[in-house]
Amino acid sequence: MLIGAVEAGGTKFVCGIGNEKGEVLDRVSFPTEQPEKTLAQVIDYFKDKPIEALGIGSFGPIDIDRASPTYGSVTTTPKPGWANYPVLPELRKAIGVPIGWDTDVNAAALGEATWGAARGLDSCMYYTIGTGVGVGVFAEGKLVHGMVHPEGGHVLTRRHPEDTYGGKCPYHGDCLEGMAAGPAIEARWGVKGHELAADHPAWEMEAFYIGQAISSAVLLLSPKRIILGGGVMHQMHLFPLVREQVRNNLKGYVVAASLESGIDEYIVPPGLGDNAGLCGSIALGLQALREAR
Ligand SMILES: Nc1ncnc2c1ncn2[C@@H]1O[C@H](COP(=O)(O)OP(=O)(O)OP(=O)(O)O)[C@@H](O)[C@H]1O
Ligand SMILES: [Zn+2]
Repeated sequence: MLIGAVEAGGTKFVCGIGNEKGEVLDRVSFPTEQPEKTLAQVIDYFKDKPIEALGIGSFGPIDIDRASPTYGSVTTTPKPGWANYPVLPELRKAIGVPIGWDTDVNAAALGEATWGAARGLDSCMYYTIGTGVGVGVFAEGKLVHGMVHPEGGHVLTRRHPEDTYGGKCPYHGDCLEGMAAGPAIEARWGVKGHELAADHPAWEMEAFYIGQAISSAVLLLSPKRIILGGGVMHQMHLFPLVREQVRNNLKGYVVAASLESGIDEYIVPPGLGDNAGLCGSIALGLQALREAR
């Protein structure tokens, strides 16, 4: 069974084909341009592919409320041409299979719960720390939707005592994304994250912010696993620093083996590696197919 997958990112779109085992069989990638041009490329890629369903994990914010007249649109992005653009309706006109639609991070959480680092668990959270910070939430066996969708990249943070940087988020300044995404690291230290040595103080500060957000997530949602992806998390030495911050913040109040001897298996990198996005979208496509049957 072939399932189509679209990873709709703000800088690039990745389209691919996979199967019900989460194996990626083909992929192409192109830069995100005006929506008409980019979606024409998506449609062109799938037009001769015998897919039974399609999943789209999109950059956001997006409308995922099926009862809304603007369901399937990107909502308030500053990206030229994309604000309020009806991505899903436009693709539906051209692609006649069930289509699953969710945020890129919700898709990644579903993919990790289906085939990756949270396989077999009925809850997990997926954080991406990249150009932005995004959070996907899978709880009690399904993706969390609410009034809109989780926006955990913009939670407010307590400032590190030695941090004088103002913050990069255009909305909130010093929210999590404003303090911890890749562009904030670059603005604070004057070089890109991958140029900073592993023992640079930047990483303790980075872990301080990520650890705060995760501590709040543990208290609020009690996810059974937390997966940290995105470009910044390629710095593997951040994982032990983040785990330490979480334990220091919680101070033994939440009693769980996952926060003690099991913490190395609790806060983890994506199990699906570079396929996390596409696999997530395949899982969304499979979900849409099940719902349509
Ligand atoms: N090895 C690395 N170490 C530290 N920072 C990195 C590394 N690789 C990428 N980054 C930073 O991560 C950011 C890019 O993130 P990513 O590679 O996840 O791309 P993206 O898909 O554009 O991000 P997003 O998921 O927010 O859309 C840049 O700010 C970059 O400086
Ligand atoms: Zn913000």
